[in-house]
Amino acid sequence: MATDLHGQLSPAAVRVEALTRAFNGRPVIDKLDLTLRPGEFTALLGRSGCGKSTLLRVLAGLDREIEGTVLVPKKRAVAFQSPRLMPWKRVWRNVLLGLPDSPGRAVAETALEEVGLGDRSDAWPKTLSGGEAQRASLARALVREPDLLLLDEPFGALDALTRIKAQQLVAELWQRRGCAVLLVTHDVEEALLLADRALVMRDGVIAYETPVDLPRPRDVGDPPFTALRTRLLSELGVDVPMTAKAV
Ligand SMILES: Nc1ncnc2c1ncn2[C@@H]1O[C@H](COP(=O)(O)OP(=O)(O)OP(=O)(O)O)[C@@H](O)[C@H]1O
Repeated sequence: MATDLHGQLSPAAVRVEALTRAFNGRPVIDKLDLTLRPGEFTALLGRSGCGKSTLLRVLAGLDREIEGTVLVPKKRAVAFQSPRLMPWKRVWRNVLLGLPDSPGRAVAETALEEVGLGDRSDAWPKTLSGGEAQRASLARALVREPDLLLLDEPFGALDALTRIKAQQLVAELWQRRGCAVLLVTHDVEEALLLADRALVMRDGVIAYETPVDLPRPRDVGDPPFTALRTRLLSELGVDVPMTAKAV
């Protein structure tokens, strides 16, 4: 069973020890250890099927069929690749969905303002664009005032421009809110643009990690950025071919 021991975590926001999760006898997570610091932005990379979403679901408390120790803050929120809005509820009601003591419409509207959707509070989900729906899903996470924000490929379904805007929004929200963020992504550049630390999951554990010690805002053309990207890609089993240098 996952354990919520808010207040006993300091100085870590998340502490995972010897976590194992098996499906049909096959361990997908295999004695994994992980610590996230409060306020830290961490990106989790790994090849498809390596267990990233499984780990995120455990941290979110959505999967308790586990062995090992999982200490997470009580106040945590999750946003998925699909915004998962209820089509029969207006946007502001979606934002408050699942909260035990509904804090009232004004709270939903403040969160919607924060993600730039202040004027769509009364809209039906089907009238939102993909990017707007994803922002509504972020607002739903924010009203929980999370100490830990779990993001599972939240930008994966967005077109390139909307994706850049959504990434910028998440960076702003993180800086303003100061919560720990764990972002699951396939995109090495996204990880390096946003995170303080990048982790690579392989064979059921965190097989590689690196600090992303680059000044913000980051420049994908910076040599240290490129060096980190090459290193992470190689950890993911992708060897970047040598390109001809401009002369
Ligand atoms: N409920 C389940 N029942 C059986 N197997 C599962 C279940 N959930 C996940 N798995 C298996 O666990 C492995 C890890 O899945 P997971 O979704 O965590 O990978 P992932 O790294 O997030 O992949 P992707 O990057 O493709 O989203 C996969 O082999 C998957 O088939």
